Amino acid sequence: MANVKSAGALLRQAIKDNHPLQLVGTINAYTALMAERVGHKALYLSGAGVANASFGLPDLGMTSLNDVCEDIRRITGATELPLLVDADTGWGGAFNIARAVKEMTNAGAAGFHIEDQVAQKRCGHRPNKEIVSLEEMVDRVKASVDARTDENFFIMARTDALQQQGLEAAIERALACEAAGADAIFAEAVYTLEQYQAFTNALKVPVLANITEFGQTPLFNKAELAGVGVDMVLYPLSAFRAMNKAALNVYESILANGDQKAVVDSMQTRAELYDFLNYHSYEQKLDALFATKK
Ligand SMILES: C[C@](O)(C(=O)O)[C@H](CC(=O)O)C(=O)O
Ligand SMILES: [Mg+2]
Repeated sequence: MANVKSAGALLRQAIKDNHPLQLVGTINAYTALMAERVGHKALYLSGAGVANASFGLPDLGMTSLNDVCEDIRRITGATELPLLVDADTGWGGAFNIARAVKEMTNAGAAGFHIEDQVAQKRCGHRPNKEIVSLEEMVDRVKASVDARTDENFFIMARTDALQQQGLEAAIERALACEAAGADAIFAEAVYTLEQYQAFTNALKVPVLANITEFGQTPLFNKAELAGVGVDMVLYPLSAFRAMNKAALNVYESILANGDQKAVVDSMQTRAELYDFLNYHSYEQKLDALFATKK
């Protein structure tokens, strides 16, 4: 096993090799297989995604560390790509945060992001967010850094401060997190390319842009973001939103028409489904096994 790189080391390498690195949200193991197959280099497990998809809950800090770890294990069990995970506010104080680092590392995550919202958190693109003090956020980052069991586990500090406190304060926080040992900064709910530029000018560590749909941030292209020094671009729920709309259409159509003929063309075929699963290689093994027994 000596040559096997840890997930964290793979993520660090992917950031070095891709300018910027695109991270796509994969709501489950199967979508992770598809993202890997089409050529993505890094995956993301969204906190909103775990809450919405796995539990039918809103993204308001109601899911536990174990809930998230279960989804991490399912995804990392199916793919080789590094997975960045949303740790929300870290589930409590320094001990809870340390436990999150350890458990997520054991579950196969490459790293996490921890944010400066209060425990009663909201989606970063919603109004009326509340944030903790700069000192408390720095403590969250220090607790994360100190708890590493794999030196390459990637610790990203997310600041939600822009909405309430403005650009200067958000950058001050980002700098304090960098000084506390954060490997990267997640600049949340940024409005303009100029603001990203201000973050990247101020910081030495990589900066992530969250390009989530129907939020505060325009859907900037990766080239525009690279142009202002952004190192990582996140698409946390893009595929999930598309899947949801497709599923709704199918449910409605079956109800309205009494069969699914009108929507079959919108479906992945059985052959396509099996292709991403390498289904036939399994079946061949099974056939070979039974053949030898005859
Ligand atoms: C990135 C995020 O934290 C997530 O949980 O995926 C969300 C995404 C969203 O709600 O669009 C966030 O930006 O808060
Ligand atoms: Mg989240």
